[in-house]
Amino acid sequence: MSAVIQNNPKPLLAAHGLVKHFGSTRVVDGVDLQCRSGEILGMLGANGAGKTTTLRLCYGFLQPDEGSVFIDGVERQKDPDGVNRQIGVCTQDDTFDTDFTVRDNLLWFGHYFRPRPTDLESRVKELLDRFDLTRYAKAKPDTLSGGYRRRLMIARALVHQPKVLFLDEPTTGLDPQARMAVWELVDGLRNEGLGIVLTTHYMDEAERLSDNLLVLKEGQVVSVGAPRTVLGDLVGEHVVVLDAKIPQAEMIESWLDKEGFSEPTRILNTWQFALDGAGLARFSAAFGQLRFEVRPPNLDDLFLQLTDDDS
Ligand SMILES: Nc1ncnc2c1ncn2[C@@H]1O[C@H](COP(=O)(O)OP(=O)(O)OP(=O)(O)O)[C@@H](O)[C@H]1O
Repeated sequence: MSAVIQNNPKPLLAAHGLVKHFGSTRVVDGVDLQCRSGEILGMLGANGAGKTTTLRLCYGFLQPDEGSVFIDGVERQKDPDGVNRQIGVCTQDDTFDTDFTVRDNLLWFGHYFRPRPTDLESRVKELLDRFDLTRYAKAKPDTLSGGYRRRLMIARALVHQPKVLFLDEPTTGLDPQARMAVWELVDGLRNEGLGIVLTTHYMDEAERLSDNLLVLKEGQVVSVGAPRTVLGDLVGEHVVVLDAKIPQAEMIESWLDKEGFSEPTRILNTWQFALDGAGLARFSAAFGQLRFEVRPPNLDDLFLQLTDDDS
């Protein structure tokens, strides 16, 4: 936990009991979440779990059917302009004004806020420098690479110096170098005390960046907390890895079933399944003659489990 979080125990973002229907489907189903200053909350879930919809409810693009969102203690519905002034949003898709230059996209975006940010010119200059965009200041956004367009989207979300930043899949489609550059920028923003909520499909991104994880399934929070806690909750304490060709496969499957553990997952030439500490001891006693590896769970295990459950 960072020093900033300890000094700022009140959440910058707090959502309570969010519900959203599309037609008869309850896409977001009673979601509570919090994010503090200097903290990144990573939102995970399989396709269609409700991540983007939850994010949109938090940043006000959608109205919840039930529930409320507070930014720095102010309820969105009571003061939408005030709340908008405190949040920055970077959507999945680029939404620039393609007729404007990079610099003017930043500048004009700042004019939309009330009260209008002061000294916009110098703020834009600072952001251009910080996001390594100065050399493209007079270019049109469409001429930039994917990585630099993302930088511009994030820079634009920060023009008015918000306290909370929402990032919806910030690095999807970027090459590894560009992804790492975005991670560095996001990490720097966290260290300055922003509260950041991000959705991602990349487990390495969630693992590297998130202080806390929130896992959604069918619109409900199935686990929330520090990554280790969430993994322990949803995957288990240990992952056993076996050669996929072992002759005892059926015996192991029925043992797992009898003991109430999840089915094994086949990954290339291995077979993997999660056990708690006591389960591992019983497994070792029952199959002591087998050769197997034991490793800690990771977010890929979590993601496979979430998507397996859906299929
Ligand atoms: N505007 C809409 N109208 C109708 N249904 C919608 C709308 N937006 C989202 N949905 C549906 O709501 C469900 C949740 O969608 P959402 O985009 O929030 O999930 P997600 O977890 O972000 O998924 P992904 O990882 O694929 O982006 C999906 O079944 C989706 O089809």
